[in-house]
Order: sequence, then structure tokens, then C-alpha cells
Amino acid sequence: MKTIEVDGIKVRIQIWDTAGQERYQTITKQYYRRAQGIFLVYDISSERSYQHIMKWVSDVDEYAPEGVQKILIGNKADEEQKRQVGREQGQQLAKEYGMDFYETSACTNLNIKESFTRLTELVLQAHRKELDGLRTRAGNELALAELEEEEGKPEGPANSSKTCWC
Ligand SMILES: Nc1nc2c(ncn2[C@@H]2O[C@H](COP(=O)(O)OP(=O)(O)OP(=O)(O)O)[C@@H](O)[C@H]2O)c(=O)[nH]1
Repeated sequence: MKTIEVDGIKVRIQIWDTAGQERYQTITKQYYRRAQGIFLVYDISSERSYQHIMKWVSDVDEYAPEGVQKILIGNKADEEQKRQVGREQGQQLAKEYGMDFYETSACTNLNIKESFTRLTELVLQAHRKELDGLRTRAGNELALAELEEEEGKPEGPANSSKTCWC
């Protein structure tokens, strides 16, 4: 669990790190069902991990809820000397799938906060209607509470100056 602030809204996010290995895939697929946002992560020093992304995408399409938000991540950006996957390859793949793309490094913290904030933003945007509904309801409740408070006040000098609402 982590709390981050996006557009002035405090959002509590629950993060699951699923196992990449084939033998855990049955469990991994269970996580997809409840996900609202997914990072598809490859290692820039491993061409193989990049090639696997297509498989991950098809799994996500099959098992994750419709409308799940996805971001492509090329991790280990600090390992420049071992790089096997060009930044443009990452950008190209992300474009093909209509995803945002970041190169990150868990070691140097490169783009970690940015990518989490962006994914949260995308999830919030996807639920914008529900969010607006919540906001309107919260606003109405607040207005109602204020009105009730006003009505409950006795007529007296403190209130008598407010004789006109215009
Ligand atoms: N240099 C570098 N090493 C990293 C980075 N992120 C993770 N590692 C290392 O890569 C190895 C694997 O990291 P994990 O977090 O276990 O990777 P994973 O994809 O979750 O592994 P599985 O879930 O077992 O598939 C560890 O030795 C980490 O220290 C990074 O950004 N840069």
C-alpha cells in the first residue's frame, strides 16, 4: 500500500509484484482480474525479456478487466553498458499497443515516481465519471450539512445581519 497525490487527490494504491516465471502463471493470472493498472516490465539488458512483452500483453488482454490501464517499462536503465534493447524499440512497442512508455531504474530511482503517478492518473481518468459522481455527491452532502446548520441556528443578533440572500 502506498499513498500518492495526483491532481490534488490523495490516492491509496495497492501494488502487487507478480512473478515473471512460467511456473507461477496460474497464480499470476488471479491478480490480473482485480487490477486497474498494470506495468508491463522488461529489462533493457535482456532482449529476451523484451520479446516476452507480447506474451504478457496477450495474457493481460485475456485475463484483466476491460479498460485496465497499461504502461510499458524498460527497467534497469542504469545498466547502459549491458543494454540490448534500444529506447526507440521500447517507444515503438509502446506506440503499437497504445501505451505510455518509461525507462526506469530501481537502482537510481529514475522515473519510478513519474511512472507510478502516470499510471494512477490514467486509472483515475478512466474512472473520471465515477469520481465526478462521488465529488458531486460529497458536494451536495456538504451543502446540505451547511444548510441544516444554518437552519438550526436561533434567530438573533449574530444571524440578523443576514436578512437578504441576494
Ligand atoms: N541494475 C539494476 N538491477 C535491478 C533493477 N531492478 C531490479 N534489479 C535487480 O534485478 C534482479 C531481479 O529483480 P526482481 O525484482 O527480483 O525481478 P522480478 O522481475 O520481480 O523477478 P521475478 O518476479 O522473479 O520474475 C535483482 O537482483 C535486482 O536487484 C534496476 O533498475 N537496475
